[in-house]
Amino acid sequence: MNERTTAELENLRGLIDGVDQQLIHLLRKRLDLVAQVGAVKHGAGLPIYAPQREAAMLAKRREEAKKMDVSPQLIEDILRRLMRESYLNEKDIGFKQVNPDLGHVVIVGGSGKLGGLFSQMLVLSGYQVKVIDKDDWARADEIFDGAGLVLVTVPIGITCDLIKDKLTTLPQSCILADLTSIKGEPVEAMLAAHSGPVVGLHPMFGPDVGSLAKQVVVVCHGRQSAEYQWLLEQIQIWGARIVEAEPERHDKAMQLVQAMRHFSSFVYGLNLYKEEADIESLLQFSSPIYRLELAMVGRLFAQSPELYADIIFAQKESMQAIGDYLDNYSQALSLLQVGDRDAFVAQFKEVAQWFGDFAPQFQRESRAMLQSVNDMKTG
Ligand SMILES: C=C(O[C@@H]1C=C(C(=O)O)C=C[C@H]1O)C(=O)O
Repeated sequence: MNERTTAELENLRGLIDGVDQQLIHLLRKRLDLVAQVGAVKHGAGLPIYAPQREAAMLAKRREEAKKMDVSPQLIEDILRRLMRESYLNEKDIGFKQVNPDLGHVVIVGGSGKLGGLFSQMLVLSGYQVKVIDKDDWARADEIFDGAGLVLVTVPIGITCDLIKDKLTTLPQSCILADLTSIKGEPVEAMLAAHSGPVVGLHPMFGPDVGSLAKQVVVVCHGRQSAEYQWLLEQIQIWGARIVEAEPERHDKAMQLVQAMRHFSSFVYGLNLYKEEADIESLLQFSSPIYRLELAMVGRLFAQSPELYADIIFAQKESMQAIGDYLDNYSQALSLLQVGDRDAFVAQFKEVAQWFGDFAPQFQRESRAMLQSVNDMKTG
């Protein structure tokens, strides 16, 4: 059935269409300027992401919007979305090559998705990239000869053995680095296998990010950091933020940030399946937060089971963290079973106090996310 309308409404709609068309022209103009910025940055070797410029620009536009009785949040939302577009467009121009004298790069396991992303970023920065995969080891000597950087991106389960078995005769000055999501054992294995520069990296994002702008890469220093300083600079030029960490502290955090997070998403999906939930009708009844939760859980099952098994099984210690969760779940469930509402409320308050200022901060952040989830609804 057609939506009802009137002549007056149609007239106004025509005017709105005109404004929206002007917006497209303005967007084109902005994208062209951003492309010029990208070329200038490429030439000058400047990072794609400029947080101070963004903050200053947003503050000014918010002020100007207020004066014109336009919601400052509206202009901020629009500009943030436009800036995301800028990162994608700037990326296509390529990046300054920080270390033009480096020999070629070898990506071990380059057919993996994250290896592919790093390969693409390195190529966009002018490096020559060679890939070594399962079937190429017969040609290993030839591939590694003259390499300036070897980047290991194979599944966690085989990372350490591969390093020990296959990466012991790299050129002395070659940098050995890995992208594994645990850092203790791989960094140790690299230090033992190779006497030159060693660094452990953990990109805290999946291969489906369109740009590295604002993403985080954790760095665990191994040895001879001066030799791989350029690589950290290169990653920052791609727009990412470098966060330094001791391997132990990183691995401990991953028990919660990754193993426990993904395990509980897995169980959530498992439970929906066993309960024979009808996703279609759940979506019909879904509140924005539920939709977001389904998105978080559902996206897990669109990806590789092996990848998640690797992450969850990577550290024995994660079992403890996941077991603790089960205990806390049981204890909370028992409050429900005995009908102790007061104890639940008391416990809730205790946790809220512990979250402190983070709780309202997360509420603000999630509000913006929930609104965009709602915006995506159609029909
Ligand atoms: C266009 C630039 O690059 C990025 C994108 C911006 C934008 O789209 O306005 C602003 C700052 C940078 O993070 C720039 O540096 O000016």
